[in-house]
Amino acid sequence: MSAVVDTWGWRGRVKLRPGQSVADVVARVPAIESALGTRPGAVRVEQDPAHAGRCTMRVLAVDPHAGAIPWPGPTARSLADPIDIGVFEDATTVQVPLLRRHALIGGTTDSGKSGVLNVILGNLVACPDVVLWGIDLKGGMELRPWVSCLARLATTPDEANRMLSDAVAILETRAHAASQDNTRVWEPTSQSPALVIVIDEYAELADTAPDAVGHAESVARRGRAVAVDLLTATQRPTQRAMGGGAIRSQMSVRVCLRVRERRDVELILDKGMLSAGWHAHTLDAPGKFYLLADGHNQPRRARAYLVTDEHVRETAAQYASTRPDLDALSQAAADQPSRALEPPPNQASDPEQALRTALDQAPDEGLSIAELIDTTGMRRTWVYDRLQALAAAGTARQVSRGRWHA
Ligand SMILES: Nc1ncnc2c1ncn2[C@@H]1O[C@H](COP(=O)(O)OP(=O)(O)OP(=O)(O)O)[C@@H](O)[C@H]1O
Repeated sequence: MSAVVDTWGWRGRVKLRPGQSVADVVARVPAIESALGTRPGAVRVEQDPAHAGRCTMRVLAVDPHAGAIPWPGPTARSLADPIDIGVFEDATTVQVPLLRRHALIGGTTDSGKSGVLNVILGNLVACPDVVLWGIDLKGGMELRPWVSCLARLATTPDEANRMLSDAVAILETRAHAASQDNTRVWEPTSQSPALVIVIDEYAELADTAPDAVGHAESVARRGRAVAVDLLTATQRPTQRAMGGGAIRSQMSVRVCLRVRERRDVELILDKGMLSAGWHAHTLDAPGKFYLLADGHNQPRRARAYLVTDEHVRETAAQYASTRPDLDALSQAAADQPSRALEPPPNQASDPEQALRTALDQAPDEGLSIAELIDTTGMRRTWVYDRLQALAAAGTARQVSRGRWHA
C-alpha cells in the first residue's frame, strides 16, 4: 500500500486478498485502529468504485468534524441545483440533488434532523421554482419559523390529510396535462413551480392520520415526474411508519444521522448497509450523517452545517416576499370543491374483491373510473392506484381511455 499525506492525515489504496471483500476490512477497523495506535474512529475504509477487490483507507489525524460548521447561507437558486448541506471528512462539500426526488432524513432524538431539514429549507426558500407546503404535527414547533415562506402549513391530522389529498389531486392533474401535450416530465419554473411537501416526523403522521399516509404513498410513487416531491424526517423509522419499506423504497435521497440501534440503519438506508460500513450507530455528534443518493453510494461520514435560529429568522424574512404561487392548473386541482375527502358511506366490505369482480364482469367496453368508485365505495386515488397495480400484475387492462376491464 502506498500512502499519500494530505491536510487531514494520510490515505492509501489497499489491494484485497483474493476472495476478500471491503466488508471484511470494515469489520477489522477497530483492530486496525488499535494496531496503528490512532484514536477510535480515525480509520475510514471506502470501496474503490471501479474494483471490488480494492479500497481506500484513510487515517485522519485531524477531524474536520470536530466542531460545528457554520452554515454559509443558501447557494441553490433553483431546485435543479444540488443543495449544499455540509462537509465530508475530507472537507469537500456534500451536495444533494433534490429535483424529482423524494428525501428521507432519519435519526434518533437530538441527532440533528431539524438541523438538516433547516439547511435544506434555507436553500429551497431561495429557489423561485419551488412552492413549499409543510406538515408538522408537533404543533408546528419545527416548521413555524419558516411559515412566511410556506404556502401552507398543516399542524393537525385533518389538515395533513387534506393537504396530501390536494397534493394527489395536483399530481393527477399535472400527469393528465402532461399526457395531453406529450411532455414526459414537469420542468419547474417560477411560473409552474415544483411542489415540495415537508413532513416533520413522518411516524407521527402514520400514527395519527392513516388516510394521509395513503396519500403520501401515492405522492411517493407517482409524484416525481410531475415535480411533486416529499421531504420527510423521522425519529422512528419503524416498519409501520415506513409502510413496511414502501415509502422508503421511493425515497432516493436518504440522510441517516445517529441512530440508537444498529438495525435502524437498515430501516433508514436499506438492507445490507450496516455490513457495508454505514455505521450510523457510531456517529458521535449531532449533525453527523451518512448520505445515500445519486452519486453518493459509499459510506462517507459527513457533518451538516449548523443553522442557528437566527439564520432561520433572517433567511425566512429575506425570501418571504419572493415565494412563487402554484400555477393556475395545480391551484384549481387543489381547490376543486367537489373532491370528497371522506370515503363515501356505501364503501364495499371488501373493496379489493369488489373491484376485481367488477372488472371480471365488466362489459366489453370496460368500466369507467367513476363506475369503479361507485362499486367499491373507495376514493379515486385508491381506485387509480389499485388499477395501476393490477395492470402491472397483468390482471387488469385499460380498454380505452379511462375504461378498464380484467
Ligand atoms: N450540524 C450540527 N452541528 C452542530 N450541532 C448541531 C448540528 N445540528 C444540530 N446540532 C445541535 O444538536 C441539538 C439537536 O439538534 P436538532 O434539534 O436538529 O435534533 P433533532 O434530531 O431534530 O431532535 P428532535 O428529535 O428532538 O427533534 C441542537 O441543540 C443543535 O444545536
